[in-house]
Amino acid sequence: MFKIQTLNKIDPEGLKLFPLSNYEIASEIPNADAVILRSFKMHDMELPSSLKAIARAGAGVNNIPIEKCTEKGVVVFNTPGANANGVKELVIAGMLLASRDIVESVTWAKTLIGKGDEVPALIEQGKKNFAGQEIKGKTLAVIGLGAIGVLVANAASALRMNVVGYDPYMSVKHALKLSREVTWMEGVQPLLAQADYVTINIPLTPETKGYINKEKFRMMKDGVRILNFARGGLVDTESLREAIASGKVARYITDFPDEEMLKMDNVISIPHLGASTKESETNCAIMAVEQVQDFLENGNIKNSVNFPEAAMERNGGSRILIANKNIPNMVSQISSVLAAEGINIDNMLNKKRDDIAYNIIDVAQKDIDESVKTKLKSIEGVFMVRIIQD
Ligand SMILES: NC(=O)C1=CN([C@@H]2O[C@H](COP(=O)(O)OP(=O)(O)OC[C@H]3O[C@@H](n4cnc5c(N)ncnc54)[C@H](O)[C@@H]3O)[C@@H](O)[C@H]2O)C=CC1
Ligand SMILES: O=C(O)CCC(=O)C(=O)O
Repeated sequence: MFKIQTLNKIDPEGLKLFPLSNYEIASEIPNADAVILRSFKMHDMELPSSLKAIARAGAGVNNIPIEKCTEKGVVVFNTPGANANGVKELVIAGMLLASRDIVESVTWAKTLIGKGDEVPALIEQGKKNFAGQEIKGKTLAVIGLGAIGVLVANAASALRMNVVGYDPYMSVKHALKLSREVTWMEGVQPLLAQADYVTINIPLTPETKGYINKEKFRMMKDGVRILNFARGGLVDTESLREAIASGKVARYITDFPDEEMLKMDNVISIPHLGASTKESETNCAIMAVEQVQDFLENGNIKNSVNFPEAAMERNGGSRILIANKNIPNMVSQISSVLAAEGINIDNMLNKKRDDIAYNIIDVAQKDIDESVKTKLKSIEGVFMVRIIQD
């Protein structure tokens, strides 16, 4: 029986894929084998020694202590692209909110309640205070051309915007999806210098914290509109405050408001709704559940942010999973332990990512003694061993 702990509400369309005969799912559960979560912050949480996997039903993993997980041999998954369309649609909505005075005008219209027959005339008189601008023909700078950035860039281009994009680490997969109408730029300075709108769609990491800062604002035109549907920490609050006060920034639309933002003029605060659509929640939950199930039952890894991709067909017998430091002589030490135990390797996969290596080893033997696990674990550099017996 595998135990799954959910730290946020996960769409039932996904959770129901776990066969209940073999899985127990609860928000409070001791000795969980896997955790599935959305935005819950795990940094202060004790990781039980039973924990094998964490799946982020979403893209951003800044709420998970990745390094600590890797050290403990816990595989962390996310669900790339599964909520990208939901976010794209809200970014486009954000761009329109930044262009037309929709939020304030709607609030003002409500103040006319009680004016009876005068309302239509008052509406016509008052509308002059809320004139805006159109997005067609304006320049949108997209920083980060991943799952979301590419969809935003293509949609904005279809709305007849001039779109420029910047992503020095862009994957081939995403490059192939980018519209030819979008201009890919090598440097951030020329991109920001021409932008009427800037959308940031990059992960929050120690390197990208405060990415939009005084220096970046200096590169931008006066009256620029900034869209942040990625993470609050990507924009330096003090620099933003100054940029709004000086008129550099006409509007800041954020999915990640804090107390400061709520008080600032010309900021439109949205309560982290980017991925809050039925479609995105279902897509993320299904992907997270499928990945966790395949890992718990077969040791296969797809869409991990800390372990290499690794998948091998099962052919009966037992499967031994080993994670070790990516240093020389590990495979031969592992094989020696198995040979000394009289265990013959049928099939083996050894995949590497940065400082770690992950091995899937299939053997014919059905019952492997716990002592084998102990011996494998005692090899210096090995930090995770699991044996799956059918
Ligand atoms: N508001 C919401 O509800 C949601 C927010 N997000 C946020 O959006 C971020 C992006 O999501 P996806 O597009 O799905 O991820 P992704 O991983 O597909 O794309 C991120 C892109 O950013 C690029 N990048 C990284 N550092 C960069 C830098 N310094 N300059 C330029 N490009 C850089 C990467 O090369 C990659 O192409 C997530 O990390 C998450 O923080 C994601 C989903 C929902
Ligand atoms: O699950 C959510 O609502 C948040 C989605 C998100 O921020 C992400 O996927 O990075």
